[in-house]
Amino acid sequence: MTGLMLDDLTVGYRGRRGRTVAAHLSATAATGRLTALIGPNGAGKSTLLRTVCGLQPPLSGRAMLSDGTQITSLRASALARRVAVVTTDAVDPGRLTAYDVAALGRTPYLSPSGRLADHDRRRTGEALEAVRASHLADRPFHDLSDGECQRVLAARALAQEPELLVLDEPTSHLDAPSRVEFLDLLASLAREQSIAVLMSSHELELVMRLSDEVWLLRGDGTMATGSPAELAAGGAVSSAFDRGRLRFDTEQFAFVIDEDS
Ligand SMILES: Nc1ncnc2c1ncn2[C@@H]1O[C@H](COP(=O)(O)OP(=O)(O)OP(=O)(O)O)[C@@H](O)[C@H]1O
Repeated sequence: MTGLMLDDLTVGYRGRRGRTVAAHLSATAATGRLTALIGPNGAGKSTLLRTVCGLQPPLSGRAMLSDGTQITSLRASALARRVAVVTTDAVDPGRLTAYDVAALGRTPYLSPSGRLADHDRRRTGEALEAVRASHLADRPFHDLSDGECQRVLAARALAQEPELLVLDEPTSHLDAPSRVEFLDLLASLAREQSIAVLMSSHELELVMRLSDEVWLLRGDGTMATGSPAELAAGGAVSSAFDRGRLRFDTEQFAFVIDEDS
C-alpha cells in the first residue's frame, strides 16, 4: 500500500540553462491519503510534480509506484493506466459535454475503434458520481463553473482508474467555499478509491487543515515531510513561510500579523 515513493530523487533541468531544483528527496505519498506539496514560489513544486508524472526525467534517483516500478520506465499507455494528472492548463472542450470529458479518461483502455464499451460507460458514470457531478453529465463542459469543471476533470482522472492521482494547484481558480469542498473531496476520494493523491497548493491554511500528509519543499532544494501537526510543531512551516510580522500560527493553523511591539 505504498502509493508513490521517492528514493533519493533529484529533480531539475539539464542542458545549458540546466539546474538542480531539489535534491536527494526521499518520501512516500501513501495509498488512501491526501498528500499536499507546498513551498514558496520557485521552490520546485511543478518540477517535482512533472517528474513524478513521468513528464520530465529525474536528474538522478527514482520515483516508484507501489510495486517498485519506476515511473520513467513506463510507456505512455501503461503510464496512463496507473498515473492520472490534473493540471491548471486550460481545457478546450469544443462541444463536449461533461460526460464526454470524463469519458476521455477511458482512452488508455479503449480498443483501436475508440468506442466506449459498456464497462467504460459504467466506469465513467461511477467516476462522475464519485466527484458528485452526475447531475452535470449532459451539460456542455464550457458552460460549467470553475468548481464544476474541476470536479469533472477529477472524474476524467478517476475514469483512468489510476493508483496515483497528481494535481497541480487544483484550487487556484476556485472561490473559498469551493476550495474547502474540493480538498475535502480529494481526501475522501483517496480513502474511498484507495489511491494515492498528491497535489501542489499555495493554500497553506487549508492544506494544514485538510491534508493527511505534507511535503514541504524549501527554497534551498530540500524537503520536509510529515503530518501537518508534525511539520507545524517542528518549525518547518514557520521557517519556510514566516516573513517580517507575518507569521504562521502553529496552533490556529493560520497566518497572523504580529502587532508592533
Ligand atoms: N524549463 C526550465 N528550465 C530551467 N529552469 C526552469 C525551467 N522551468 C522552471 N525552471 C526553474 O526551476 C525552479 C523551480 O520552478 P517551479 O516552477 O518548479 O517552482 P514552483 O515551486 O512550482 O513555483 P510556483 O510556486 O511559483 O509555481 C525555478 O527557479 C524556475 O525558474
